[in-house]
Amino acid sequence: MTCERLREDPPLPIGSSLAALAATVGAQYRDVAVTITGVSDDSRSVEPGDLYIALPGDNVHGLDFEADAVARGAAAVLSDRPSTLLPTIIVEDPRRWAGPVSSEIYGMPSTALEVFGVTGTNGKTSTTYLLDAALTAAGETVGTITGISISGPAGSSPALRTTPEAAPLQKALASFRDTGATVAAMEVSSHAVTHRRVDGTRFAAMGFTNLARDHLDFHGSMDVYFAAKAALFTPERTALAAIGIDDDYGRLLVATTQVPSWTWSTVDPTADIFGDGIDCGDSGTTFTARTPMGSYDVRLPLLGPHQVRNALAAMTLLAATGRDLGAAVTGFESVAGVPGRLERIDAGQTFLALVDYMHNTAGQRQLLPYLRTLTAGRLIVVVGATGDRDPGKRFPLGRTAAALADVVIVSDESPCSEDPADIRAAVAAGAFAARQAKVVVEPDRRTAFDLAVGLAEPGDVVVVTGRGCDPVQLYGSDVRTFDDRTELRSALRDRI
Ligand SMILES: CC(=O)N[C@H]1[C@@H](OP(=O)(O)OP(=O)(O)OC[C@H]2O[C@@H](n3ccc(=O)[nH]c3=O)[C@H](O)[C@@H]2O)O[C@H](CO)[C@@H](O)[C@@H]1O[C@H](C)C(=O)N[C@@H](C)C(=O)N[C@H](CCC(=O)O)C(=O)O
Ligand SMILES: Nc1ncnc2c1ncn2[C@@H]1O[C@H](COP(=O)(O)OP(=O)(O)OP(=O)(O)O)[C@@H](O)[C@H]1O
Repeated sequence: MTCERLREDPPLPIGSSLAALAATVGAQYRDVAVTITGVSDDSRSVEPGDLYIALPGDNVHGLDFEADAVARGAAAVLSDRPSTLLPTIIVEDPRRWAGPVSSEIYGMPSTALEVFGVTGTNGKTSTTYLLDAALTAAGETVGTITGISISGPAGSSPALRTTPEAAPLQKALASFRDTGATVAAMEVSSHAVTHRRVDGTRFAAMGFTNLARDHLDFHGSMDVYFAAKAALFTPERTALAAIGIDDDYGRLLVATTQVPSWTWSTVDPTADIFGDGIDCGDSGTTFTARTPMGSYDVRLPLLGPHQVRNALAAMTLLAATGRDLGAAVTGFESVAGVPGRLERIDAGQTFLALVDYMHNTAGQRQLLPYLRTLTAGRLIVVVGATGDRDPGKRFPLGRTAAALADVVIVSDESPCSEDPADIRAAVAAGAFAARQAKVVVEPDRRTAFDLAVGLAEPGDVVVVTGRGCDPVQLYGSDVRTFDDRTELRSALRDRI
């Protein structure tokens, strides 16, 4: 394991003005007499008065859609080549400028808010939910940005991505600020770092949950993946850090970051915040958080040992920024659940049925042994893999599921542009290779649920994994409505 530096220019300072932009990067204005009132980096979301940031993509170029942007009222363009229709600021790398320019146009919202970032392979959404609950319990007005939704005082909208692109991110932060929020909690994916989506955002504190194999289709290697995460833990990005040291990458991060850091752990009592006496039941979890401010008995209405780690990550972020952990503990008790994360589906059945967004072996290794403790009977798992993502994950996903469960049903998730049979074959090969569980392959996801539910006996545990609360399956360009929670409930009702 090495600590690579991200081989890219550092983020530009917040407050780099549009006027300074030209001088700094030698940009050319084709015209100047325009008033900009907002920013968009997608023609389909342009509003009147916006600067349209036309990005060169892997598939198309934003300028391919300039007519659409003009029709929606774009006032000017920032791109790497001239627009034929609008005044253009030309820069070599528009992504490098998208964050700082968007931040400036919206009045540098991350300097008006206290922004908490949460990064890591697993646990970002859950930790952000826990932060929200804790801050709200302390009387603070919070905006949150997760892979599920963007939610602030003015309302909530479904998220398109874990971390929005730079322009919609700055717009969301500005909306939080303008509607009375004083603090924001957001997930920061490694894709967001590499695509410079969080350039232009100043964080009050950045939390690290863990790092495990994932997203190698995008990053290529674990070293590059870690470097993307580590690039968030620099003084230019964040004032403080809260780092989980239960894994090697967390320990490496603490050893190498220049940012003042607090640590948390469930195994190392020398961490600043230590989770002790963990008890995971089938309706909630308790533990004691030992902190420099005293010990706190925590009751989480969430299932699984991983949620202790996520709660510790949230508490450490709060402690680092000087907050009262008593209020945090009260807030945690009010968390009704995190959608699609070990979410119980109850339809009067005699066994436990759950939906969980586990989509890597690190998640399986945390959660499946815990689910095993909840049953004297059988653990039945529906597993698959998503298309257009690291194919190297598929065999291990099948093998780990079959090593830890009694019955494994391999089914489709979202094949995207790939042949679903290829994905199923790789997952099933892993499951058969484990030579442990009974393995069934059923392409149709709803039929797979019917099978799982039909096999379950009183006291068993059924968990359908991989999609969480995603509302659709993608088969090529065919978008099929399919929410695991709705379909599992329906399968349970049909059986009863
Ligand atoms: C690898 C990656 O992140 N790619 C993102 C990137 O794609 P790209 O550069 O190839 O863009 P493109 O599709 O060629 O389009 C070029 C430009 O034309 C614009 N456009 C395109 C069509 C149109 O009608 N109008 C228009 O303006 C696009 O907005 C874009 O700015 O820019 C696109 C537009 O901003 C994103 O949609 C796309 O994310 C794709 C959908 C994606 O799946 N990203 C995933 C991998 C991702 O980011 N995941 C992480 C979560 C990871 C985790 O689970 O932890 C995330 O933060 O969500
Ligand atoms: N601390 C953790 N350690 C290991 N696995 C976890 C942890 N927290 C969550 N998980 C697993 O990861 C899944 C996703 O959880 P969550 O949405 O909180 O993480 P995330 O980082 O936001 O994921 P993603 O970026 O893929 O949306 C959960 O359903 C669970 O299976």
